[in-house]
Amino acid sequence: MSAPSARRVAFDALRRIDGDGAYANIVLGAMLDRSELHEQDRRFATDLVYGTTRMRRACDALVDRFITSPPDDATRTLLRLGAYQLVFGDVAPHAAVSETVGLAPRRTRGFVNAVLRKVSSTDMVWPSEAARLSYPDWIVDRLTDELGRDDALASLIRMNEPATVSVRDDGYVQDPSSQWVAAAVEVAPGERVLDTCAAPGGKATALAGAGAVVTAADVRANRVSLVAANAERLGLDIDCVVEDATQPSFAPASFDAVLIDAPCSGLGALRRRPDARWRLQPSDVDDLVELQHRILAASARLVRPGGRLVYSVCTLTAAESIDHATPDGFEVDDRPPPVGSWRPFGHGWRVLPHDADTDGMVLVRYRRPA
Ligand SMILES: C[S@@+](CC[C@H](N)C(=O)[O-])C[C@H]1O[C@@H](n2cnc3c(N)ncnc32)[C@H](O)[C@@H]1O
Repeated sequence: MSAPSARRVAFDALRRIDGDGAYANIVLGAMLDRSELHEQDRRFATDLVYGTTRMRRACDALVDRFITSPPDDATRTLLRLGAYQLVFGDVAPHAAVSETVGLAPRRTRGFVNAVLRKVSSTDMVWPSEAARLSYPDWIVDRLTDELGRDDALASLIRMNEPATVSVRDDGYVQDPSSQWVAAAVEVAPGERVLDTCAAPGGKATALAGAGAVVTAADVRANRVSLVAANAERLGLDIDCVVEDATQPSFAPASFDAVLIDAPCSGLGALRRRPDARWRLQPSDVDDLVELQHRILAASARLVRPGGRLVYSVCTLTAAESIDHATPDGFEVDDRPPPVGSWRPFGHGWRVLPHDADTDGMVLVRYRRPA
């Protein structure tokens, strides 16, 4: 039997993502590792899986014009894969159609072929902006309310493209906006710094690399081991602990600075997780706001008088950032952060995905008067 093609691997991964709710990065990574695909084909399969997943709603809209009753799940996935290649992928139409039809079982081949040929040859009139950009309505509505139409559209369009890879001087791959957050802690060598939500350790390693004595905590033990592995790889000495940031066991006022890189909806980093937009629900944001509030209040107690509390989220909304009350006994530090393309945002700072080709992020800095 011959080795599976890039399209076959992509189709199998998409079946797991569409049908079983598997996480795109996890399922594809495992399938690529098992495959014998060469680098170029691995990149092609990755583009097919991530692109088709991101553009799922748009692909369905393209296809649904030409079908009268819902196809079975496997055929639906195949039509999405074909439509993605035809309209969004950099694939010649004849290859997109014939190679995708080649993945169909004999009984549906004619149907898939007919639908994809029509998709290829018929101009599209999009039923809505959300369908064209391939997001759930609520995400488009929320970002439009928060950012205004122009910035919302630019952000949504940018988050339909793969993230650019950015590598720090020490070799750690980290988005620039995350590097700017770490820089905004403004650590001095020897300072005791707690990173309350540290895994996989991007910011903790940046802080340790800048000379701070870092404690990296995270509630999930398996993710704490990622921080430890990253620290070891970079030759950094970081104290890694499993700890729930809503109930920290550290002594009050025991850190010079505390960073809360809070669990959030990730609405500013959707380009990294192609399936996230289809998983997230509006109620998730409400749950996260509650969790963030508890983490903020509990972590603030760990900052010594004269110390700093830095809060960040890779989302764009006020509810998960500047709407949180300033913790008791703290004041806002409204100095511009030392580096980054931040825009003022209430008493904090925000970068939108299209401002500097980074993840979207919000940063708020507080200080505890001495
Ligand atoms: C945005 S990620 C952190 C990214 C990390 N700071 C970095 O730069 O690599 C948020 C983290 O918060 C953790 N988390 C969620 N709830 C938590 C809690 N109650 N206490 C501590 N960590 C929590 C998650 O496991 C996740 O690793």
